[in-house]
Amino acid sequence: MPIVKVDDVSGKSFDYIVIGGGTSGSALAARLAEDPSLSVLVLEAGQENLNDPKIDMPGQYGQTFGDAKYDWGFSTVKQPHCNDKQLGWSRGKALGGSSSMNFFCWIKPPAADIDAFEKLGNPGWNWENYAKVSRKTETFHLPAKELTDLYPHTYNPDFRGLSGPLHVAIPSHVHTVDKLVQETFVNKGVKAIKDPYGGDISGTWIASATMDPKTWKRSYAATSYLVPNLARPNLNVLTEALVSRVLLADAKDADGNLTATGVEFVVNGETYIAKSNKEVLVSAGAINTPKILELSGIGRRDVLSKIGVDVKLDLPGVGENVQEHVFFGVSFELKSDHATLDKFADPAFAAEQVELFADGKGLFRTGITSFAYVPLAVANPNGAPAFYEKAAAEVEALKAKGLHPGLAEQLDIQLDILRDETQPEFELVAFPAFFTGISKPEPGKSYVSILGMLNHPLSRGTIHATSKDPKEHPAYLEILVEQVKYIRSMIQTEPFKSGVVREVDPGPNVQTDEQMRDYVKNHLSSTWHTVGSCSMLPKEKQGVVDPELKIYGTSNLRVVDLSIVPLHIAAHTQATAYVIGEKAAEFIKAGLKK
Ligand SMILES: Cc1cc2nc3c(=O)[nH]c(=O)nc-3n(C[C@H](O)[C@H](O)[C@H](O)COP(=O)(O)OP(=O)(O)OC[C@H]3O[C@@H](n4cnc5c(N)ncnc54)[C@H](O)[C@@H]3O)c2cc1C
Repeated sequence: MPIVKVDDVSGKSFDYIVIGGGTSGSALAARLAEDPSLSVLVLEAGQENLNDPKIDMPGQYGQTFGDAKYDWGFSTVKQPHCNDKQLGWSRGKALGGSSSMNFFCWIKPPAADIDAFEKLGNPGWNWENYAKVSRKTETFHLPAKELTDLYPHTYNPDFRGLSGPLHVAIPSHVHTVDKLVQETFVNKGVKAIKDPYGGDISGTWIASATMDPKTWKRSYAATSYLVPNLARPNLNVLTEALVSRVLLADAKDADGNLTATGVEFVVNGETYIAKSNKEVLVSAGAINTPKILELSGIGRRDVLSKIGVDVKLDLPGVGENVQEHVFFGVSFELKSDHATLDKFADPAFAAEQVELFADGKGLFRTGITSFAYVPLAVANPNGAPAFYEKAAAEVEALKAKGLHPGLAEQLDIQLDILRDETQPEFELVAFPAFFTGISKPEPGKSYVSILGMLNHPLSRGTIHATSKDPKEHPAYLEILVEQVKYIRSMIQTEPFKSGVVREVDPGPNVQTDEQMRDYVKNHLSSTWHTVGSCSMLPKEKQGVVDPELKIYGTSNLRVVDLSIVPLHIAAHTQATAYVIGEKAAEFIKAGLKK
């Protein structure tokens, strides 16, 4: 019985202790527990939250935001490049972690972004291996013919996994808005691609979502990896257990490495310990993982001394190299009556839809499906060369000032990707409702919000036990301004031109580049895709973990979550979090055979 009580765990020994039952952590724990000879303990700070309609039912994005039952409710420090705004930084606090509150979008990165991991000194971390492991995570359900007849829902089964734990489907209720937006993108010169899950995502396409088409409920790390393994006696899951630190042996081993002996955790204000026979695996997510390491005495000497923690391992990369995606929105009022999520504003309609959902019907089966990833050279062929030059000049100026070891190499790879006319720099998403939150939507009207996202930021931030500080970069503000212009120009292209009444936000008062810069700065949001805070890089390049995710200077302590991503990817991050959990399990199992 995997959901255990604190008395089943306190003072007991387990082969593997996984800190955090989130996206990567659940995948890792479930795979380890496939070997009945291994005992696995998952300690999750959040509640179980299983069978909760706020989590399970699609189409009601944001309902769990800011609610402590579901969300850590982090925020960044004031962002000087965003007019001192503090950005909300929601993160899932429950079994399944952020996969329990995310927007369901299933997106795999471009091959070049994963191959960059290998270039940075991580043998084996390339697209070919990523794709293989990613297919292992999913069961893609082929869409019904009615859907493929109506929309360009084509797919290539070779790119899809067909027998993994996670259910992935094309949402049944696809919007007429998707058609409007995608045809407009194509008329603006963006190619339509059939299936973006094979390493080329440049173009416009219909995304799959992490939904189980048998019920149209959310499929996520808890329901796909943990719940189906409830019967395994060797998998133990304790919820509402906040891990405060990893316990480390006083003496180093013969190779001079630190050994993790267990963890300390808090339940209802009481402190307990659990012991590990083999390894401790930190999967607390990119925001909390560096904090747990620092509270355990692993990290930058200056940070640890500031918070009064004895240094057990001086590892300057902990909490550094933080990268984040950001987005803004432009909203449009639609002409004809599209069935957008705005309809949920009417309580009677929403109640009716809840009943329909129970029968597997209605608008709650909606996903965010219309995407375009656009190379700069396609979005603005005339302006692209000048932008490359500006970005390259900024990188040179940064190098001249001095960068932390290894960062110059990362920035050079980013410039190569930027220069590559096949690689996307714009991400444009059609959210089927009013989503800009500046003006007020009018009752009874339908809207579409086109979100512009920045995916390859040059800027880096830090997350430490006392602060969270992602920063922005001027050249890339121009990419966002370019996106505002591109999205606004859609209104001059058919069928958007005939399908839209007016632009709502930013609206006619925002005209000059300076006003657009300000609009972006004032209304920028995090995309909740934080990576890099314990980067997988060579140690001398501020690496925290090696290519098998083991923390340098330790014998049995790994980081297994998005913290390890060394360079950000042009994709939403859940697919990659599952790959990281799966890969860690493969490394550990292979190690046991040696
Ligand atoms: C609002 C939102 C929308 C998103 N939308 C999408 C989307 O549509 N598509 C997509 O691909 N990605 C999306 N993402 C991103 C994606 O879901 C996350 O990047 C990914 O799930 C993170 O996986 P992880 O394993 O690194 O961390 P998480 O899944 O966050 O797991 C970390 C776990 O550790 C637990 N934990 C933390 N600290 C402790 C502690 N001290 N002790 C014990 N447990 C602890 C947490 O409670 C959590 O369960 C979204 C994220 C958010 C927050």
